[in-house]
Amino acid sequence: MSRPGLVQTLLRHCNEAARRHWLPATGGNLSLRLDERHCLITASGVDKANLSEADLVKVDLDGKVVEGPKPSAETLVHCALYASDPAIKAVFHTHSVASTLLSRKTPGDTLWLEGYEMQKAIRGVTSHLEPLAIACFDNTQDMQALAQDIKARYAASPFVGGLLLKGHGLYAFGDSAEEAWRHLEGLEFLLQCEWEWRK
Ligand SMILES: CSC[C@@H](O)[C@@H](O)C(=O)COP(=O)(O)O
Ligand SMILES: [Zn+2]
Repeated sequence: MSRPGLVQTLLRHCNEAARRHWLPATGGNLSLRLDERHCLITASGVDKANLSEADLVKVDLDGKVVEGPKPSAETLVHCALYASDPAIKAVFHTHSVASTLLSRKTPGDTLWLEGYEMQKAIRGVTSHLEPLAIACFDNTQDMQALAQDIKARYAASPFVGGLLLKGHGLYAFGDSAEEAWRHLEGLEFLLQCEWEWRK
């Protein structure tokens, strides 16, 4: 793939997300931007705990394979985010229990969180008193339609940190792998807190 640092970074984050039980039963997919038109994404249907470079796929932002095996079934969601904002450099998708249940219980298109110090893990947030909006989308198997919805909503009002697919999971993203990982950890923590609180 000729980008050893990037490959190692992606494999390390896959491994760590799996270790935290955020990627059960082959669920979840992770990617890093390669350039303006391409990203590197996990292959479809593989256990993300033990990936090697052969399980990573170079795709263009239309989701077409440039090099590697069959890419994630949700490649177009990653592509939609990269296409929406050139500053997005990494997208990490998880299937935690909290993100699955809380998103499923959220009416409307936004989950609001307030009162948590951890909100400051999200870029630009400076106080636990600022309500944090997390964009929510209905789950669907129609990836083209979902990608279009995400692009349209992002163009109308960019969202920071992540988005939720209802009953499905979290997509965290950022302007670097480090920021996307911080957003992922922060949001997973917040979602778990909120889920326990509401129980
Ligand atoms: C095993 S259920 C999860 C999948 O349907 C999907 O949502 C997912 O996140 C993983 O798909 P993948 O094609 O392996 O990237
Ligand atoms: Zn998924």
